[in-house]
Amino acid sequence: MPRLILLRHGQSQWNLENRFTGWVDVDLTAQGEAEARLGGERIAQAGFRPAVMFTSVLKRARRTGALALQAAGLSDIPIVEDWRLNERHYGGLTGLNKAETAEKHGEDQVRVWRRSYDIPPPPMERGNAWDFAQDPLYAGQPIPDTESLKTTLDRVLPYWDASIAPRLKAGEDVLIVAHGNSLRAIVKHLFAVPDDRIVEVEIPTGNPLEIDLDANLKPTAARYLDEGRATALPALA
Ligand SMILES: O=C(O)[C@H](O)COP(=O)(O)O
Repeated sequence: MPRLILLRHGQSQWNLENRFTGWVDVDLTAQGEAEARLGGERIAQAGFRPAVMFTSVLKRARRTGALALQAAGLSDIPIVEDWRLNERHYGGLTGLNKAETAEKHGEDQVRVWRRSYDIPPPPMERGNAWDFAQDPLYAGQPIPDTESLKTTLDRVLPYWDASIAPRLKAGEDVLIVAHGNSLRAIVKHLFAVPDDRIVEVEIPTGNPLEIDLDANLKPTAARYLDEGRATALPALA
């Protein structure tokens, strides 16, 4: 039966600075690089040899993946990048400090923007310093100006169905290296987590999440490979 490993990128410079990041292409910190390597070592210890690694177009995920594969002795596997695995687009909050935004708008409002399922942050205005509309990375793509977790899932899911699920259904093991919210979207889908319960899922950085699947891609078991840094997982249906 296929095995899937989800790996959230290591600490980024804006994680460290506590800024809303979304699609801004910030790099890993030294700690983030170390987390990535450690994640790779855990993957090797688990005897996991994926047929392919999927990742986003953002360097904090791509570099986490490359560092983890190197540490696991798996640098030879194919890598597929796609923007549909990007972090959720943080709209007009992009670049702002999370604590300062909570002081300005209140903790409750910021919690809604960060963790409600279907309420997106205010849209990014065209011409904003972090506007990606003209970025050649996304040329010709229907990119959003803000996203909730729900609309993140709406763009992750067609990619999952078209590109990732067929590999798993063919019996291949797959590694996905992506972001807190694009991975929460995949977890929500796989475990059929109700809309109001996905808030409870917080995937730690650099801690590989192994999910064993049946032939219909329904999870039969799940565990974090670094048990000391594990967080709660949704129940198996
Ligand atoms: O984009 C970001 O700021 C982070 O990667 C995820 O942020 P969150 O914890 O607010 O969802």
